[in-house]
Amino acid sequence: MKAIKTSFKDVYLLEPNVFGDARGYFMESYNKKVFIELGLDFDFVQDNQSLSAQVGVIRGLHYQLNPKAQTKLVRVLQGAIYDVVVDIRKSSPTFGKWQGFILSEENKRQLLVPKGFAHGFCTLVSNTVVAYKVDEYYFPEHDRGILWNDPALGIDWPTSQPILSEKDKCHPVLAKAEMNFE
Ligand SMILES: Cc1cn([C@H]2C[C@H](O)[C@@H](COP(=O)(O)OP(=O)(O)O[C@H]3O[C@@H](C)C(=O)[C@@H](O)[C@H]3O)O2)c(=O)[nH]c1=O
Repeated sequence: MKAIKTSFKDVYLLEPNVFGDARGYFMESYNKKVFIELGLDFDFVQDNQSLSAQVGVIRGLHYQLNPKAQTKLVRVLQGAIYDVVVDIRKSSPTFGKWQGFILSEENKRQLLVPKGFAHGFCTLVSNTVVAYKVDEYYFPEHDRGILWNDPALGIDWPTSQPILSEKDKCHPVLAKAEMNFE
């Protein structure tokens, strides 16, 4: 597993070693010991999976408040996404900044989204399946969101007419969002 740095100190792209042969391939998608050796020591407690049927589905931008904040390890089993993180740690020098990454079935890249970041993605291919590990359980009462197209964020999404859940249409902008990350 190779850890690639990003523009945020605590956000990493992970590239697994893929062993291809005549049958197909084998890879370790997650190995706790290897992650610890990379300095990424998390206690993942829940695995999530979603299918987005169409191109241009945006899910996000989501986070859970402290004390139920989640680290997420995101990957794509089928299809491709433009995966976005936004720094929402109020005392961070990069507060309100975002970065996007392509994760796909082909590149097998994974994104480590730390606590204190909002997360969302846009599907680039129909029938995209996203899987992610989280180190805290789902607590709907701590679940929060920021509007995907908040002009103050200026995220360069691949679509301007996304398919959204009713919930994701109504999130506040960053300036009005409830956050408790330092
Ligand atoms: C996130 C989550 C949702 N649910 C339920 C609640 C709801 O009825 C249904 C769909 O939930 P949502 O609409 O929030 O699903 P979705 O929009 O896919 O939410 C996900 O988006 C991505 C971008 C993330 O980063 C994730 O952490 C998560 O917030 O699933 C759980 O039971 N457990 C969970 O962990």
